[in-house]
Amino acid sequence: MTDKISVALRDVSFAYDAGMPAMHFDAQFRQGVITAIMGASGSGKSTMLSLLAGFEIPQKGEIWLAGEDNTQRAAGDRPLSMVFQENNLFAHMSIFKNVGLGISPSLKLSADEKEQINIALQSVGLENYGERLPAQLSGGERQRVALARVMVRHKPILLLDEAFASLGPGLRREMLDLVGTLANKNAMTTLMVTHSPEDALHISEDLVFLGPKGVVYHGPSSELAKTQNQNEAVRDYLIGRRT
Ligand SMILES: Nc1ncnc2c1ncn2[C@@H]1O[C@H](COP(=O)(O)OP(=O)(O)OP(=O)(O)O)[C@@H](O)[C@H]1O
Repeated sequence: MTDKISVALRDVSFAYDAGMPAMHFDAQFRQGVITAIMGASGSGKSTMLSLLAGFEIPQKGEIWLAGEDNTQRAAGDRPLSMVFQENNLFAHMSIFKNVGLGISPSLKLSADEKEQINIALQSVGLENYGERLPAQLSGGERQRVALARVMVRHKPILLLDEAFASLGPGLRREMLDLVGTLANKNAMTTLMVTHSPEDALHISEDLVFLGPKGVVYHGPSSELAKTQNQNEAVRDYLIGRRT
């Protein structure tokens, strides 16, 4: 993997309300690498992804994506796909259309694009599910549909916000492997918020660990498995002492 930077929050300050203390983020993410984002509850993991996705705008600092300053760019125009824990799909639309929305919001799809959707559904094992509604799928299947949509979008960056947290361990592992394959095949820079050290160790090369004042560790994910000289914040988190 290269050390080329694909995603960066440069000296970013953000507060949801004027009266609240600002959160600070300064981090760079390597292109084509899967990075786990961890930290205590409330440390700002989801906020970091929201700033990258453009759902929130920093009061100070810059957001860089795929080599360009995206700080003022609208969320829909940013070069990324995002998958949440749930509610990734429109309940009243078929699975086929839900994937199609990743290509065209108006669902005006060419024959070639329809073929792409079928291929994506096939590669997540849902080739016969296109006509169903999201409610007719299991939770794991719905997340597969969300990944099929990521595939047809062909964006260079993928953000996962606890995307598989509600799934059982076996299924979670399967989904992580699917993400790993997808990210490697397309050299996607992937940022994955997770509370699970096992998931982070399974799939990510890098780890960003957030403390109350921003990033307190950024390095190999193997830090999570260290038995000696482990980063203090990481160690406290792992032994359940919320910092
Ligand atoms: N929409 C919002 N309005 C006001 N404050 C918010 C909002 N969303 C989050 N916060 C606050 O911002 C801080 C960071 O929240 P965030 O959801 O980013 O943390 P997190 O690390 O993802 O937490 P968790 O692991 O519990 O999901 C918290 O103090 C939270 O209460």
